[in-house]
Amino acid sequence: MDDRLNFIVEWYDPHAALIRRYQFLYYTKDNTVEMYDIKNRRIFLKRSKYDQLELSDLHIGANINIHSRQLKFVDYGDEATKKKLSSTLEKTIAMIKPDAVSKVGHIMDMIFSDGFHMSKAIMAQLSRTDAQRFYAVHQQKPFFNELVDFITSGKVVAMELIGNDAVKHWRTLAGPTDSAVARSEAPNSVRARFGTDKQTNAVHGGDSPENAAKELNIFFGPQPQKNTAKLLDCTCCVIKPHAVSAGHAGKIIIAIQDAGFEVSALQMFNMERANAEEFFEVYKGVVAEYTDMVQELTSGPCIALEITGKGKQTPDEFREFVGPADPEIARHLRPRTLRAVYGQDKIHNGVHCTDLAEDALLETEYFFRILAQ
Ligand SMILES: Nc1ncnc2c1ncn2[C@@H]1O[C@H](COP(=O)(O)OP(=O)(O)OP(=O)(O)O)[C@@H](O)[C@H]1O
Repeated sequence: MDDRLNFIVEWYDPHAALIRRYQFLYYTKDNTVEMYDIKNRRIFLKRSKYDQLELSDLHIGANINIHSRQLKFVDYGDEATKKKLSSTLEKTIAMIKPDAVSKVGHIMDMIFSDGFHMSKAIMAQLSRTDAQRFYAVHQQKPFFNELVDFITSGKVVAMELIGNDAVKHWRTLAGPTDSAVARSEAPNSVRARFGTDKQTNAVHGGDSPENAAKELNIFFGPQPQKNTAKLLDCTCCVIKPHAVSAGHAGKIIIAIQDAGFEVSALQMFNMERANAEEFFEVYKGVVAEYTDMVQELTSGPCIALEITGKGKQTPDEFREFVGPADPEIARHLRPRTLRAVYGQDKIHNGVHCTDLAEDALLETEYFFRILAQ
């Protein structure tokens, strides 16, 4: 049974208003899952195929939607699973510094292309106090104050990355500290492409799993950073789970920025079914695909973007840019639109964007104020 991974997961049952615990078994050979109700000692989900799941999705702290239930992976279910996964998978922090936030699409694309799994992401503006905590190890260095000035000079994007040997892997992709050295020694690294010098060097990486955990805690811990949504002359774009898991998020953001829009806030979410239903409520009874749309939006992490940059015209211009809801039609009529390029069908159409200009603020608030709380 060495192909069976065993976890303890929790699910918040909204009807009973209590947290239920299950044993979650994942069989890697045939992509099947099985769940066992720990308290009532009975099978909860018979072993069945679940092809959307990948090994890299399974880690402690993950939120995964299985049949519309959002499961939180709280522990390993046995020693063998613990040994197997904790020796291979590692978490790290990647942070895009203020000088390279305008390149967020390109950097995310490099991250996805290199095989990382992204489990959390937020665009934030660090306060001086948090920046000092973040760089506490450099407190005695002569460049400490300058570094804090730099890191608080604009927005940053923090990401939790998971992968084999993730700490070392991300530091290699980031490249040498000095961007000039990076350009001569590691020309394909992030710092070679987007850094300027020793300090203004595009990205940060945790230097050990322990420090990465501390730094991640500053962004995603019990007192998480706030997102940077302006909620003014904006519209809402959601990179759907299928597009995130296919690794298209970076390319989609590049296309959005190249078209002259600004990504003024960004945050990754794991949608609960009730939230997805509420968000898509206007389509209920109107669009035949409503139920499938809800199902898709809860099938994995999505990335919400606040789009600005075209003043009051932002919602209308962005909707034009995204293209018709059906990618088949989009490919026919407007082949350069986002949905023509990244959509598969009406459900898996790459991105959601606000349809009516008057709903744009409400939808942006739904993600960046209500869900973000
Ligand atoms: N001599 C310096 N002058 C100015 N800034 C510096 C200098 N050395 C390092 N820094 C800044 O401090 C950050 C942390 O320095 P460190 O030596 O830990 O580099 P690193 O581990 O490659 O980078 P990071 O920790 O950001 O991933 C650097 O990324 C850079 O922004």
